Amino acid sequence: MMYHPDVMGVDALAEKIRKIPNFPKEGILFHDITTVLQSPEYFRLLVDLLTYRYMGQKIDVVAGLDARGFIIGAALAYQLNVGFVPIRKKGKLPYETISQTYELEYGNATVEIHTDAIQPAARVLLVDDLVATGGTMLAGVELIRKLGGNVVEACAILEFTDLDGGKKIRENHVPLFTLLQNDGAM
Ligand SMILES: O=P(O)(O)OC[C@H]1O[C@H](OP(=O)(O)OP(=O)(O)O)[C@H](O)[C@@H]1O
Ligand SMILES: Nc1ncnc2[nH]cnc12
Repeated sequence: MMYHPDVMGVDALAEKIRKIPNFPKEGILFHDITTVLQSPEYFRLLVDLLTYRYMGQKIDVVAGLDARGFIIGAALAYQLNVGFVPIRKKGKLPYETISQTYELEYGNATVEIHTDAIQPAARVLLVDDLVATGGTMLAGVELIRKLGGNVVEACAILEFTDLDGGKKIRENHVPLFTLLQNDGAM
């Protein structure tokens, strides 16, 4: 069963995301997608909206960013009938990896990918829940490109327009699709 995208739109999704002021630190308005995930209707809406966008685009593999990109990315990969590749925080992947360090809205992080996860010239869809500074998404793009993959598109539910992360990603010649755009400020 699939919802047609016109039936319930992205506005409903925007309202369903819970906003928590000052988490994990003062001044951050945390956008909590668990409220979407825990609702059967909204989780389906989210996955279906993305499925409709990518079902005709010859995606070879979906890569998801640790941790929330795993949830959306795995569901999307299943729908598109392709495999799923996790891009994980440092030290979690057991086989040979390559890594990329980047800056976050609140700190620093390194992400890794297995060296055999992406085939050369593979058409990769990169997925996360949101783009804040864009650092995480760009680190993912970098890893996929280092392995010879083509990022067909990077996608997320939400993009914070005040932080220019989306702009930064697009300036790096990465097509970026976000279902929602808002001023992430409190
Ligand atoms: O655009 P950016 O500034 O890079 O921020 C966006 C990233 O931050 C959050 O993850 P976080 O690093 O908090 O990790 P988590 O998913 O493990 O909570 C979010 O899920 C994105 O992955
Ligand atoms: N404001 C925010 N809410 C949720 N996840 C985030 N990752 C980076 N900034 C975030």
